[in-house]
Amino acid sequence: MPSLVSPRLLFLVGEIIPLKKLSRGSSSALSQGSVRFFSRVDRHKNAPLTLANLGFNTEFEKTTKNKRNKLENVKVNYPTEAPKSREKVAARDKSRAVRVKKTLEIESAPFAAKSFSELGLPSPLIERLEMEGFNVPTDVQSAAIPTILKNHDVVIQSYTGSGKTLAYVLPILSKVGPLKDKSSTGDKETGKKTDIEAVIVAPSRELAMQIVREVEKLLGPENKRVVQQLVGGANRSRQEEALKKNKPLIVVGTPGRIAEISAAGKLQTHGCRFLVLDEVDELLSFNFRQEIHRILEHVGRRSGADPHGQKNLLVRSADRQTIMVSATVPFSVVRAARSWACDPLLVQAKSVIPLESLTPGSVNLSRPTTSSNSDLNLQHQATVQSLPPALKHYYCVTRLQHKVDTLRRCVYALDAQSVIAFMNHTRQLKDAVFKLEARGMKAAELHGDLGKLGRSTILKKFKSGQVRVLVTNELAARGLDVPECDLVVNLDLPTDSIHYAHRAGRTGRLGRKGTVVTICEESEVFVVKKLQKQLGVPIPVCEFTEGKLIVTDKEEKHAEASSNSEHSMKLEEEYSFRMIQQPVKEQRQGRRQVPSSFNSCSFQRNGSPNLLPDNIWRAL
Ligand SMILES: Nc1ncnc2c1ncn2[C@@H]1O[C@H](COP(=O)(O)OP(=O)(O)OP(=O)(O)O)[C@@H](O)[C@H]1O
Repeated sequence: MPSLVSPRLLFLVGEIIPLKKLSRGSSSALSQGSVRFFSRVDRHKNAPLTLANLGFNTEFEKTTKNKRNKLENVKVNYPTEAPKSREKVAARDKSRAVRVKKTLEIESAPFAAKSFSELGLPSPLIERLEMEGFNVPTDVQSAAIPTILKNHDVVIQSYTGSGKTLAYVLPILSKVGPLKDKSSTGDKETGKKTDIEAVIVAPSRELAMQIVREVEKLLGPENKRVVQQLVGGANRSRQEEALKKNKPLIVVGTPGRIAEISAAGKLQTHGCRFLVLDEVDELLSFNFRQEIHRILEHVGRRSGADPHGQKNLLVRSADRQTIMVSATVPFSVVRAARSWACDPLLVQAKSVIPLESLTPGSVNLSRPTTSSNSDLNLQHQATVQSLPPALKHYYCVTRLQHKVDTLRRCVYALDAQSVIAFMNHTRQLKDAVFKLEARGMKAAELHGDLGKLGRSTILKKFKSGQVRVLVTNELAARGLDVPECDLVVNLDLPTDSIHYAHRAGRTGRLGRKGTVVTICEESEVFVVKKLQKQLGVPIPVCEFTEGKLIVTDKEEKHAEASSNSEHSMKLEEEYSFRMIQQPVKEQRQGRRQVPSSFNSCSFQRNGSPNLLPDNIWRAL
């Protein structure tokens, strides 16, 4: 059936809803066109976010005579003409177009490339990839690499363990360093060859160090100095000396340390071509607000620009290529990307669409939610497609004092060899390790109270199999890649579905099998039910009997019992599932206001934000 909507209308949808009118769950700003847009989303509940699935594809194809994508079920189209908003910006400030962007020819973008050579990477890099055993790109890499190579600012969203790191590292290495495409004009653009050309920011030392290792692996031992880590907890003067001596082209670090060294004038990033914010939703949270603000304002800013001039701010954002990455993309990230990036695109495993066509309600809902609560919807949207499809989820009900014992039985029942158990408080975490060890299970603790060396030693032991159960907190929830990890256990409940998704994603990496078990008290079962609804995955109740995991049919019984329990009702009241906004009131004169996307969202207990108990991120 021919669609009623023309491709032009797609952008009308983006344009007739003025951005300022959009609020969470707002329907008043929606025009007729946008209503049609949503109804189309409903019809494709289980499909990925593509224009095809939004109902625009057929018409678009007919009118623009675009070729079909190679993949039958993947239809992605791309604007051939610039949206009006873009034209307006260009007219307002012509100097903004410092970085020339080519329109992506979507027909030529392989969404499931069979080899890295199809993606336009230079041959020295492909050779290195083959040497390291990377032969076939993942879906998200197939979509992201050509898009970044065409100079687009992007938000990369794909489920945990799907290879997002290489999705941005490879296009950077194609343009920066010894493996780059020799025809690259980068050096002329950036001026001095000794300038930092790429800054990669990650929210934890562990993740930053992991990224450094991934880049070093590709560069090879002879080129290790091209990349340098700048993480908190390590000697700052040594890092500054290394910067001076080695003149790295790529730095990877935590926001605090990068901002600190940059403020001291020891890190020259004005000519920087790439800024990557890995785990962007975490980086935009309240904890990192100031540091990230500084980084966004300084990286890729040409020297000589007036830091207080509005005009120069625009030039600044266009100078660098901004890449934002996460498995979970709440709408706050979409807003931040619109604010800090230049015409950003949302890159998912099988689709590339302009971010400006997204509204809070238009993010793909792969599974319907029955809740009418718009906050819940937003939380749901943020976690859609964040979990590897093969992961299995269960929950098990026990008393508080039996949790560790249940964990032990769970490990034996599943015969798990590499387990990450998450808790919320350091003291209880230490007790759990003590109990496990006392019962003969090799366990270790990983949390922010440990020094940098202690943390990396424990991680090494866990990765090498010397430690079977790693008991940790949110420190290890994001980005940590231990491919062997076959079981994740929530000994304490995560604060929200986003935290659940990242914890769960430590297992089942890159198509491997993985199980997630949440061990909770009866009064907490309603939380698991809500997580299940938000994540759109079944989480059946189970027991561990006679060394086996048994899925019981007591689900309803538990739900009933917990909802009747007085304590549980009180808890539910307290643990109100409301996303809270921590307003940021910062507007220094002459400086750009921190966008509202710097608000952090979390569930709330007693009306106060449920901040991470150990305040681990502050230790950066
Ligand atoms: N094309 C590939 N072929 C084989 N292995 C790959 C490929 N791409 C990535 N990997 C490996 O897959 C694992 C997961 O990759 P990565 O850590 O980048 O996932 P991610 O999507 O960033 O996960 P998270 O969201 O948890 O941070 C890593 O061990 C990485 O080396």
